[in-house]
Amino acid sequence: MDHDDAKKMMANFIKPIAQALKEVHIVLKADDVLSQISNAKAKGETPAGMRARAQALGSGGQMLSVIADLYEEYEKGLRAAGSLDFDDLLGYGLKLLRQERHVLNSVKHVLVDEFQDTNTIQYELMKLFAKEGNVTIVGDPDQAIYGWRAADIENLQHMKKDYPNTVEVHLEQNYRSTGAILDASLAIVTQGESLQNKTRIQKGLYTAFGSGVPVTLKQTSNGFNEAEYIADEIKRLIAHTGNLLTFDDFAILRGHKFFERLEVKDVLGYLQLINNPQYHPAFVRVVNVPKRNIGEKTLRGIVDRAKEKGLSAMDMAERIADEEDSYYLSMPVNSRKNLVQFVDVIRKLRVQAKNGTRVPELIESLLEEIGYEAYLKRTHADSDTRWENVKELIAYSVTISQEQEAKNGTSAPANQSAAKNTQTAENASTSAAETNGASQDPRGKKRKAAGEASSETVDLEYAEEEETVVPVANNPAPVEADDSEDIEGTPLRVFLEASMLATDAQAQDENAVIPRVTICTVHAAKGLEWPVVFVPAVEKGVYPFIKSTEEAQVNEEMRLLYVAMTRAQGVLELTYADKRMAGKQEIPKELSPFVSACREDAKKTIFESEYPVISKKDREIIANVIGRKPLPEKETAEIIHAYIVSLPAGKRPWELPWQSDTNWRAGGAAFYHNSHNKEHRAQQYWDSEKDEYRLPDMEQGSLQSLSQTSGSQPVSVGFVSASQFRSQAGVPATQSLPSATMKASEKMRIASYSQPIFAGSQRASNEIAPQPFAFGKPADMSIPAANGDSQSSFRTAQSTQANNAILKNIGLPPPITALTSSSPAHTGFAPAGLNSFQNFSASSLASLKNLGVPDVKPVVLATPPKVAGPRAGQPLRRLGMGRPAPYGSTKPSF
Ligand SMILES: Nc1ncnc2c1ncn2[C@@H]1O[C@H](COP(=O)(O)OP(=O)(O)OP(=O)(O)O)[C@@H](O)[C@H]1O
Repeated sequence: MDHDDAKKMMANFIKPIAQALKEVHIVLKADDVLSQISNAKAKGETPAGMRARAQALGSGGQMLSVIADLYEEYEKGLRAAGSLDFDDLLGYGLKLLRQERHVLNSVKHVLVDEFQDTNTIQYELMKLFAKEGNVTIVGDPDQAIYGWRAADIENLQHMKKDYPNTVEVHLEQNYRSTGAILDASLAIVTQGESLQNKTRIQKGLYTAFGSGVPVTLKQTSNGFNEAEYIADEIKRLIAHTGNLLTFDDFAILRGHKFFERLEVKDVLGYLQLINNPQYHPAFVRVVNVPKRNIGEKTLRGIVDRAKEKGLSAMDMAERIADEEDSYYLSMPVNSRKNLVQFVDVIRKLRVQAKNGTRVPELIESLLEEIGYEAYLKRTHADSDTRWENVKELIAYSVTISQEQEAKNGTSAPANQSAAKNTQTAENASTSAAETNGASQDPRGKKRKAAGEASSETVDLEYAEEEETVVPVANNPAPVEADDSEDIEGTPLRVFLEASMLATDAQAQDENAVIPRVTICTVHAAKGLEWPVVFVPAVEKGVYPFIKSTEEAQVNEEMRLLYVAMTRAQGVLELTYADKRMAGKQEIPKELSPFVSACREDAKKTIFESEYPVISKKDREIIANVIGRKPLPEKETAEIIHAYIVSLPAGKRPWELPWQSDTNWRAGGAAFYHNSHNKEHRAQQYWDSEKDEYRLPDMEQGSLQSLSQTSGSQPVSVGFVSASQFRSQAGVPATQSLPSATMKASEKMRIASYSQPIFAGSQRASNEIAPQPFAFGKPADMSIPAANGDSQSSFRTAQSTQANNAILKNIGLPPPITALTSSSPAHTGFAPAGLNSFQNFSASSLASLKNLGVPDVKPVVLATPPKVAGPRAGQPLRRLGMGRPAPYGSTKPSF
């Protein structure tokens, strides 16, 4: 018996007892009961076993006891129908094989893959097949993410006990990912050792690919900026790999589904119907939400009648409600009354939509009219989470409305809508997926798209769709209604267009293979791989999911993050936001404890807070990992250049500072988060032949330092070659470096490093607006003239916090060696490779940590510091990339 039939049968069992249950505040849904029965069957639990478990729970076992009764009835029902359900196939298979053991003699060898996801019955089955010596299992305990489906991670332990002579082979060489990705992924699951996950089976991972691009952990101010960041990053990475990658090579992995959630689809269904009464799937979806006692027979009658008269189902419903069609006479009184109410709601909201009501208000009105929150509470045990999702949809509509209003009411065509420009992850998902119902997965398999529903089909039931790799716009609804010109350009229409619920059939060629970014849940991504993976919303409440509170559940959520991260081959970026919209409000968010704990404990840097600059070596590693050949460097340089000059002037939203970001609020001054400028700088000094970003004239060892005195406090900011630095090292910390002899053009360039900082720090007092940094045209750069010369920027660096920020801003790499003089008032620090000398107050060392500079090691200045500088003939380290020492190329000792 398939699931739908089982569900109908269960619904019939529940119906006669529903009222009695309601009186004791129990609401049971057929799906929930079946899921509990399925879990019990997977463990081999009988109705009697379940009843005993319920009794053991005392008064708390009341609901379970009812489910045990339903389980028994369900089993009788199946037997009466001569049927088995899916779980029975395993259970009865096991029974049968136990009775007919002789058939097992023909089994020579047994191989079980994905063993970590096996349940109890499957394990018992394996035991029947397997004799000592003929069974091989393959599994990764760190990837066990199906506990909720009764998979039992303990089976791996059972295996060792039941087969004591088992030879355990750790497949620790990984052929998929770079060392940096493996290190970060392992850090997530191994941290559990000290936290929750005491039972983890020890294993390491290594790769011959080399470390590759560091893993990014990017913080953004809010969810929308996070989406902007990811969209920008995808374009940047394509350019910086010299078009080695296409959109197909990117995946954005979400912990949990959103647009496929039942409640989100319900609300969108209503909006679709309000927008376009002709849209049949929306009518069928919502006409009985909440339950209106419009039975299957009545509904089919309405639909057939509509077909007969050449009308849409909604039109027919309206005629029936208005008693303009005689069908109303054959309807049960209750159903008719409820249908009239439904029609009234749609009409009322349609008037509001036509009058230009904003979508957030429209949704709120809808929710109130239909009592949706109460309905969720009545019908779903997890109504809180579902209600949160509804609020998230409202939040999304707030943004779309704001963008539309910013456009002064001009209606945006579908392909240029505000939301499309915004490129949120969600609508990126829909654009990624719209392929007339089918899409190509990265391994070339055709996968049926979720939510595919033909308007020809008279589907009377809408269950939550099965997950597929590429979630699509649900039931892509033609946004244009035949007779709905009056709704054209309304906020509702713009919202639906923005949500990509519209499908431009003309633009869709079934056979066209358009490269597109994949967005899917981690569960759906299992077993797959992509050259670049983004994991957004790495936050508490998502990892672990807000509902996962038990230790085992938390561990499973940790493994879920591990699975997500290990899908990446060459580049992995995690993102999290400071705040996210919930309904119409922004609520603060925190980094996932899985990440914050392992980041703090890690002995080496496993996450970089900025996006990675891709070097020639990185390109080679990525190409090697994904088995492609990179373009010659000269062409790559041109692609990168073309990309950079195409960047819009000014900051992208995700680059702007935000109040709660302590890293960028050293000393109370809000500094510019300057990543694109960093990129510009890096590009400006990119030596494509040597594939290094370098400071001007560095190799010649010429001193490039700017120094000046402010009152009695000497302040130096600058760069010296290693030999120059060493020769300066013995001097007292208070002595500034001698002024540099620099070409004017170099001064300009150096000064322009700090210009954005200058602008940023001045911004607080509104003296100067930020200047965009123009690539490749130093002469065009306007140096603030406030202080009369090109060094003016450095004057603002008199505050130690500003100095810190400058160093961070220009991307000086860790490790940093802090130099302390005997006087605690003066300290300095110098990064390896790019040596810098800087006066610092002792307290500012603390703010270094705040700025995310790790490994601050104080050294008394009297001893000349051993600072690793560039060796003769060795290229300098790249600008802008605080990269840790290479790792991952050899087998680590675990
Ligand atoms: N011996 C090998 N030499 C080269 N490449 C290999 C080798 N084994 C596996 N690979 C490659 O490594 C990647 C991962 O392999 P595979 O999917 O078999 O691993 P897996 O253990 O099933 O991964 P997961 O369970 O994490 O999805 C694939 O791209 C595969 O082609």
